[in-house]
Amino acid sequence: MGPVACLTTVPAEAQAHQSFHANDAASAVVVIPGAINTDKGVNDEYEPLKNLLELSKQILTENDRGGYTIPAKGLYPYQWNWDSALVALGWATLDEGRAWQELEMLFSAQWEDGLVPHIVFHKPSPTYFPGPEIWGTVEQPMGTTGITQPPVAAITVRKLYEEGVNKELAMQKAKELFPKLLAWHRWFQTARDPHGTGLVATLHPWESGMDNSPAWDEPLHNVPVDPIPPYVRKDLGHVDSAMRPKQEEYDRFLTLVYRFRAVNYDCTKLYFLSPFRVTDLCTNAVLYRANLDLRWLATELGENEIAEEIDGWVEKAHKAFDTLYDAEAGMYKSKDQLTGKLLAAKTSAGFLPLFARVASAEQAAALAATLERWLDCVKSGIPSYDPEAANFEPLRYWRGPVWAIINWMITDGLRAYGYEDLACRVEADTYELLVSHGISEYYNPVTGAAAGGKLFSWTAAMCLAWLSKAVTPAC
Ligand SMILES: O=C(O)[C@@H](CO)O[C@H]1O[C@H](CO)[C@@H](O)[C@H](O)[C@@H]1O
Repeated sequence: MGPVACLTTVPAEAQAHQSFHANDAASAVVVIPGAINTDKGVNDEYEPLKNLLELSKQILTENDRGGYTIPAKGLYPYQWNWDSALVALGWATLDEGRAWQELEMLFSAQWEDGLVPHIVFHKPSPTYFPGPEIWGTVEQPMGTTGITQPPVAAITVRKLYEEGVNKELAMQKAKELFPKLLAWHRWFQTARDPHGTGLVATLHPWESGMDNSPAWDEPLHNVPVDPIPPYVRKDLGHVDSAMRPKQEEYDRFLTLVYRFRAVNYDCTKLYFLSPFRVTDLCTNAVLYRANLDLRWLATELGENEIAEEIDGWVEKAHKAFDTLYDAEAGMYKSKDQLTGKLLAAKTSAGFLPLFARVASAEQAAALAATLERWLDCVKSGIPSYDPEAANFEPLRYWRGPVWAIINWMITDGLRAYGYEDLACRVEADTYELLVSHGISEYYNPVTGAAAGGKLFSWTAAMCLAWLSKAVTPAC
């Protein structure tokens, strides 16, 4: 949608009356303050939104595997880490108990050293590669991978705790989850920042969540391909290869897995032996924000010493973030820890310091200007990679397509820094994509077409938890 798109956001006073249950589990009537006459039900003009919300609810219900939600049938048949933390926000609008359960299931697979794995293989499935037999994390209580993902969970716990209607349940669940979250965040400080730089390392592109980001081209190219056992990719049986990572990337993804497996995923060794080690903006921005939210929870729960411990992490990270800022480009960039160089690629992760609240006012202004330029280049934003770059690929996964979850994070950040119009513009684009093209894994920013997996859980969750509350159709 172009720059003239205008969305009505929920007025603050209406927000105060807004129930966390935007959608009653028993009916499809949606409460959208400022958008809906609640006496008369949903206005006709909001029919598309009503339909989207009904579809979103169906998607979560159909992807529910009994306490955890798979991202999409066939393509991703297990529980993914940051998917689940985001999907819980969607569940919270339907059933708060189910939202908490999503997180409990994820943390039931936490390792003794604190790691929360990137995939939990609760039940066998023949439709995904690499599955538990390749990862071979045998000594764990259940099958999991041996790497992690951006730690969204503490952000979700704070939201469920603060906005949940069932306060007793929220207090009980937050208390139970708090030590587990803390153990994971401590694991990041030790296992992934042993030299105490303030920023944590990401050792596999799968850990970043943005698997084939152009930011990883250089560091991944430096990973030598080992003589690994032959394998058959299953993703290409579900999705067109033009939308997926390339074979040379998969060979390196697998090489890293086999190298990590050879030392039994011992986190004290992995940091030093991995031939891929980057300071990923997405992981560090999400961790920074998650630490702010964990600190908030610590205070709520009377854990003052822990709050001080977290203050120490945040203070150090705050200073270190400046080393990732490229003033000339008006962007943050990830860094290759093995060469010490900032990675040239400008990706949507570069805007996430806004979500973290770690950018200064001046840096935020530069990011907003960069984002505006990007949005002017495409039909629908936010592209995951600089649309002016020569190797921008609007269809290929994290090398161009729009992702609703990233739009949510960046919008949240824009609003916190006072860029309301830009936040509305991103919301309008996201809403338009979902209404016109359905609930998919990602979208082509040039044409708007849906791409990747269909009926996708985290996109449905964003619809329920974010778009339903924030926007009405373009005016
Ligand atoms: O392509 C894959 O096989 C998986 C590996 O983890 O990653 C994608 O899919 C996962 C499930 O939606 C996401 O968590 C990742 O961020 C990424 O988009």
